[in-house]
Amino acid sequence: MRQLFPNHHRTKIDDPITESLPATALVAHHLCKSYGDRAVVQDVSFTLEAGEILGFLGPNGAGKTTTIGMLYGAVIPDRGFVQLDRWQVQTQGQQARSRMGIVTQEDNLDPELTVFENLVFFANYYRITGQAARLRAGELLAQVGLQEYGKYKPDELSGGLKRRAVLARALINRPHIVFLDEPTTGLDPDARQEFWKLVSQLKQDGCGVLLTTHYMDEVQRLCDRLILLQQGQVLDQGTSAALIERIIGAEVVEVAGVAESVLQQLATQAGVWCSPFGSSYLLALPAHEPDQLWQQLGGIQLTSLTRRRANLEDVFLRLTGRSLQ
Ligand SMILES: Nc1ncnc2c1ncn2[C@@H]1O[C@H](COP(=O)(O)OP(=O)(O)OP(=O)(O)O)[C@@H](O)[C@H]1O
Repeated sequence: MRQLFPNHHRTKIDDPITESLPATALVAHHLCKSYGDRAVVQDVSFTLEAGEILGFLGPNGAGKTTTIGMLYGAVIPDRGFVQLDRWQVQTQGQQARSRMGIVTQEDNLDPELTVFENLVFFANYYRITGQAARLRAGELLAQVGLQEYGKYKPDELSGGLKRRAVLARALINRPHIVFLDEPTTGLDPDARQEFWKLVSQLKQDGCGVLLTTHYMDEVQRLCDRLILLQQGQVLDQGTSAALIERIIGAEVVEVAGVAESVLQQLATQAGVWCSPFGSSYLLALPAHEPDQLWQQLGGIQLTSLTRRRANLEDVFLRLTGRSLQ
């Protein structure tokens, strides 16, 4: 695949100083937002590095979209601020936004314009006009594999192609940071994989990506680091592997056909975690001494028992009591 940012380091026409992408591209400082008396984002701070894909995970209503809105200046924080490169989003919004690309949850292309016209029109916001805008639009359509589709109206495209068109539009200004808010929700597996390739390419090109998703496979495949949100607060953060190791351990056992009280008792004895899981129960084994638990399970009548590696869904369940999906 060709580079999405072939001239990334040399095309920042209005950038007075920076000649290459800084290592820390975005910093969120103590963001807070309430609606009425409801605090939906509470003291959220984090950094996003250049070339990093940061997963922003949380159950519905955790405050992910509100936080992203504050990152790009659409939502005004009650407290805190966001710095992008050397600009502060809340006071230097125009400069900061000129370095961002945004893919919202909705496919908000203009339905009256063709895909190509959508891109050209959007380029005008960044003062890319005339032939330069048409060239940029054509270049991006080729890079996201939509060169055949520029003449179509958005509603004539499949969901996956439309999402690629929205991504192409978000890249028109060669952003340093791209926000992807549930970009593949509702897409079929092939379309999601195609989209993932484009996101990986962004990373390779040195772009920082903030991704929200409810898909575990997307997280595992793409994210370098995760921030887990619940009720507007950061519950935990780290790499996927580190979170799994620290919060669950190496393995879990799914068991069915045994009274919960027995399992709870077992979990206490063995120092492990036990949680209802559909019609079964999950038991997290301590990383270093699973054999003791196996011996104890051997003495209990079960209808089924499956031993598997712990995953992020287990982390989520343990921290929030809810499934990521
Ligand atoms: N403009 C608003 N006015 C009032 N309440 C709002 C507003 N925007 C968001 N909320 C509330 O803030 C909370 C957080 O919403 P937000 O959309 O940020 O969550 P989310 O984590 O992105 O959820 P989802 O995964 O469903 O997209 C929700 O309870 C939502 O109803």
